[in-house]
Amino acid sequence: MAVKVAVNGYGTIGKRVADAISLQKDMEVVGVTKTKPDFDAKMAIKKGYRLYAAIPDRVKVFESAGLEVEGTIEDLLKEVDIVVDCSPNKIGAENKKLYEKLGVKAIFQGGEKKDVAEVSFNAIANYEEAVGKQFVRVVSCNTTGLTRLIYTIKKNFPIKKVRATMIRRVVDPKEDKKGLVNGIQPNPIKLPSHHGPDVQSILPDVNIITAAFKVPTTIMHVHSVAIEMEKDISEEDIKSAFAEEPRIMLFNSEDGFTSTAKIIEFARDLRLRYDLYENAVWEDSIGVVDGEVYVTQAINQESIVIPENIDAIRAMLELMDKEESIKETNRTLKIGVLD
Ligand SMILES: NC(=O)C1=CN([C@@H]2O[C@H](COP(=O)(O)OP(=O)(O)OC[C@H]3O[C@@H](n4cnc5c(N)ncnc54)[C@H](O)[C@@H]3O)[C@@H](O)[C@H]2O)C=CC1
Ligand SMILES: O=C(OP(=O)(O)O)[C@H](O)COP(=O)(O)O
Repeated sequence: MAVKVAVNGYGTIGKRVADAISLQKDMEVVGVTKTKPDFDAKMAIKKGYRLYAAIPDRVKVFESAGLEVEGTIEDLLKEVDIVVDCSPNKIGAENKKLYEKLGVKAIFQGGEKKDVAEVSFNAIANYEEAVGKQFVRVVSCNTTGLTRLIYTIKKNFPIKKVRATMIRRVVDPKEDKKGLVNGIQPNPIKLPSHHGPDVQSILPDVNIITAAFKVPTTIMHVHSVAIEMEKDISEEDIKSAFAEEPRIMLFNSEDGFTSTAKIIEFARDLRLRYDLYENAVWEDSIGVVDGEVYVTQAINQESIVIPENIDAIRAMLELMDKEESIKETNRTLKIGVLD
């Protein structure tokens, strides 16, 4: 029988998590929540999701707008085995009080602090640590991208230290309330950015320092990564390690992939909503100089954490082991598949 899942916060991440759950045989979306009766709420109902009010006293607001909700978040939580909290940064920690009260397992997103959960999660790096847990945090999009890349190298070849610079998209495409029209913003000004310590919440033995800058673009982040290796390594070693990991996709500038705009154009042809769940690694950026590996990758922030949320559900509810879950998530989301 399929396990029952609630999605609390049907926004950028929440709607994608709900759609990805709907593709799995072993889980079902019981309901999703919204705070207001906007177009997203109407679309959720149109797509067949049962809608609940994320904030109990907003039920009347939905009703006045002619949108019928099935109840409140509390009603929804009573029907499910697990909730995927996709509410805005720091709100998940507030929502946790309700999950604790009702004894519901919960997955939080990367906008929450590490201590919101027992485990910070990345499927290929530490699936087993989430098995049976009550609270798990799927780390942020940049941290997910970095962790996958570092783990894929590290599991084959010992590494000494990582230094990464992230060029961050300023906001998501739907955002019209904030942005950066002109300028490049060090974010944060003082190093390190949160991504290094967040990678260490999954891979504690990795020596990593990260810097991040916001730029006026909405579609992807870009990472320039330098990894000092313990032993000699060749470009071919790195390319083969990446080629074997389905959650990493290789792109070549010779094929016309000259920027994130071209990668997203490719994803528009490939996927629903141009979601690219894989790290987009420029194959021809991979270089080794004096024992140090250099690589550049791009990350579609809206979609990279979606497969991790599906695998986290399976780990926490002990539905499948690591290999089986990742394989099934990859199959259903067509990860690593080009047709
Ligand atoms: N958008 C991105 O690029 C990524 C976001 N994340 C993380 O995912 C989480 C969600 O972010 P987004 O989907 O981008 O935000 P969003 O703003 O697109 O969606 C959040 C949704 O939660 C709803 N909400 C507001 N208050 C709520 C409450 N008290 N309880 C339940 N829902 C509530 C909002 O109405 C909205 O529908 C954050 O922790 C964020 O850091 C992680 C990876 C990438
Ligand atoms: O997880 C993300 O970024 P992060 O890995 O830099 O924290 C998402 O792009 C959300 O970032 P935002 O907090 O700038 O909206």
